[in-house]
Order: sequence, then structure tokens, then C-alpha cells
Amino acid sequence: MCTGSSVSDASFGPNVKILNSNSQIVELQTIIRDKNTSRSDFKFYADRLIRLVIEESLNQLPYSDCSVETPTGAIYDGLKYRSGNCGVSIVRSGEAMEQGLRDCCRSIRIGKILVESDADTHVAKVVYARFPDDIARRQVLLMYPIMSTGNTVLQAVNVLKEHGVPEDCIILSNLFCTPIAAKTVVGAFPQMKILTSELHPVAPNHFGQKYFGTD
Ligand SMILES: O=P(O)(O)OC[C@H]1O[C@H](OP(=O)(O)OP(=O)(O)O)[C@H](O)[C@@H]1O
Repeated sequence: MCTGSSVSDASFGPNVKILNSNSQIVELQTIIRDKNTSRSDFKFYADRLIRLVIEESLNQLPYSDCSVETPTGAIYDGLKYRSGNCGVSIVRSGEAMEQGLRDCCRSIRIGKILVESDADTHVAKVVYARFPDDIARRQVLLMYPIMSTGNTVLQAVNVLKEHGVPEDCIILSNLFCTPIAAKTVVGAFPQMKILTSELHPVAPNHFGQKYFGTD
């Protein structure tokens, strides 16, 4: 279900969606990209943008019709989440998105994947992965804020597929994506949904360092 708060990007097909831009979103992106932003402001404003992306990512999950009785006895025909969702964060930057997800889904299970990239060759390999036992039957919200080449996400999605998760059950929740990364990831996984706040040739690759204050 889509409420119109994100749009598909025609260049990359219907599965790449971008948050509908507005002044507030551009302000958050500007603060995050500004090299003069303090670490405390960076985390504060990154958390705000993360919340917006997570909320719209949840909007991509399946809902079922339901009816509830209101205090006046009237019947209201509404919607409820289908059960069987989980989050997976890619360490380290993806962990910054976990709280935003927990703020919306209190006790959601969150798996983790650690992908390490060679500093010279940029070849990425998975060194750690832990998931709920029944992940193959769940809708997976994969969280990683930056896609530069897309290599980190490629490796992470491969691991999910090795654990039996169908490609069309994965929603990648992302803040900043380069066009080259979008092309690479969509080319490899055409059925996976990607939700980002911005497609731009320059990715703020300092995200993890600045958010967590570690090299
Ligand atoms: O799309 P890719 O080319 O794979 O790149 C994704 C991100 O990973 C790298 O950061 P880093 O290794 O610091 O990641 P981390 O913050 O998650 O530790 C890179 O600087 C990007 O920010």
C-alpha cells in the first residue's frame, strides 16, 4: 500500500522509491551533508530523517483489512499490519536506524549483518550474520543509510537470499543513494524494493564515523 508519500523513480523502475521531497527533508539532508555540523546536531537531525524513512518503509509492508468496534458501537473498517515482519541492520551505519524502527514497532526482531570492505579494492565480504530462525518466512526491512557503490548492500542481500528470504520480501531502507548504486542494486535484485530519501551522485560517506564518533 502506498499513501503517496514516496514516488517511484522512472529511471530505475517501480521498485526504487524516493521520499516525496519537501523543505523539511532538504533541510535535514543539508545539515547531514554540511561538514561544519557538530556531531550532536548530526545525530539529532540524522535521527529525524531516519524516522521519516522508517515510517515510509513501514508503509511498503503488507496490511490486511480489519474491522474494529468504536466506543459508540459503530464499526470502523480499517487496516492492520500482517504479522511476520523483522528488521535487519547492516553494521555499523545500519545500526543507527534500529531505534527508529523500534520506536515504531516496539518488540520487532532485528538481525544483523557485518560486511567488511577492502580499503583498496572495495571488495566487500560478509564476516558476521545473525537472524531470527524463521527469517525465510518474514518480510525483511533491511537497514543501511548510505549506498555509494552498492557493494555492501549487494553482499547483505546475498546473505538474506542464502537464508531463504525471497527477494520480493526485502525492503531496503536507505537515506542516501548514488545513481550508480541504485543501478547496480536494482540490476542484481530487480524484485527488491528500495526506499531512499535522496538519489545524488555524492554520498555522505562520513555518516557512520560522525553518527557513532568512531573511525
Ligand atoms: O555502497 P558502498 O560503496 O558499499 O558504501 C556504503 C558505505 O560503506 C562505507 O562506509 P563504512 O565502511 O564506514 O561503513 P559503516 O559506517 O557502516 O561502518 C562507505 O563509505 C559508505 O558510507
